[in-house]
Amino acid sequence: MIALEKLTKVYGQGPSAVTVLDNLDFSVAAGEIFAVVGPSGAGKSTLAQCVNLLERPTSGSVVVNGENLSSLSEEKLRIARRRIGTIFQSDGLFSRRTAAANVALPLSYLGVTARESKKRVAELLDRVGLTSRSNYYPHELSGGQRQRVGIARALALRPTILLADEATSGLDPESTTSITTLLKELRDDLGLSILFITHEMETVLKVADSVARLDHGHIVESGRVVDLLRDASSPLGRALNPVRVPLVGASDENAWVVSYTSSEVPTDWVTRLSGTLSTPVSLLGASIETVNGSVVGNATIGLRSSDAAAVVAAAAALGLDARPGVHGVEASPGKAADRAPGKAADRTPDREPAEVAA
Ligand SMILES: Nc1ncnc2c1ncn2[C@@H]1O[C@H](COP(=O)(O)OP(=O)(O)OP(=O)(O)O)[C@@H](O)[C@H]1O
Repeated sequence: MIALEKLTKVYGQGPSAVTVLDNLDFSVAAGEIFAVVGPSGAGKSTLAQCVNLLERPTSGSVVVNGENLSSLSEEKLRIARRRIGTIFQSDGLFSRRTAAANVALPLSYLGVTARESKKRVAELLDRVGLTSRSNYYPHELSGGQRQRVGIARALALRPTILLADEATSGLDPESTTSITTLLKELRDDLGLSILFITHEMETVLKVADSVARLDHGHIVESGRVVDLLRDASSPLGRALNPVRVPLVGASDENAWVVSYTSSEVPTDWVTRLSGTLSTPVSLLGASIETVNGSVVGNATIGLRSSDAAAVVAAAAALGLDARPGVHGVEASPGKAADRAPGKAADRTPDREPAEVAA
């Protein structure tokens, strides 16, 4: 487990001092993938450098399995750093070394015998599915394969923490999926704490258990991915799962935005809602999927009912949060019944993920 406690990084001094990370507090449990997203300049790279202690924090601590690494001497830190494996956007492989020789590098620094090293490298390359490529040079491998070699190398010293800094950025979708699948296997099989720093929201949805949004050095929002997706008031949740532009309903229909609040929502909820309210329900748009084993859904529906409180209550009984769509801006949750429902035709598209994430 890794915990950041009031982690602060200030560059410069006096009037020119810039606080790049401001009192960050979060932890990543063993067996958890925790993503950090944020726009350019938010402090993601600085965070990565402070986590693997390439940069000393100005104040606060990086605690790994109960030990405060930020207070260690340089010599002890060198040893402690082995507990944190790092993978970068650029795989950082040595072009004149084969995949196996690249993976062996950290072992050779430790003076591991040739025989032991060979055995360990074979295990690691098998772990990342590249046994058949062990004698290939980096230029003979695909981008995804090179990143896998980078992961094998990061695991060589048996770290408990894996830091992935934009590790899938620039990879094609298939390679990204192969890396996210591998990271989830490593999380489960080795119980790693994985800190996954990225600007790609789609990848967060694929890989992360929890996510935090960093902005100007502050964590502005964080939580379990499933909880954020189910919280209609969460900008991060909406950025993770952008609402597709819904159909425009009939002119006498009111638009409602509906979100699943649990996994217990019946699959025939549209029919049931219609029955309870004794009015037809038009399905104008929907996205329903399984994320980390939990069902997450959002839909836009059109209704003729003008009794907002009845709509909210009928939806709640089905495990749904319903809010009127009001001129392209969704009403605050909990206030749904207080607001006049807007017409479906008034609704403009929701924000795109890039606006929130980047
Ligand atoms: N060595 C440094 N000295 C002074 N300021 C720095 C230094 N390194 C980074 N910064 C500043 O810290 C802020 C955060 O930079 P950082 O590279 O951590 O952001 P980022 O979120 O990784 O951005 P990007 O996604 O564009 O890489 C920026 O305003 C940057 O100018």
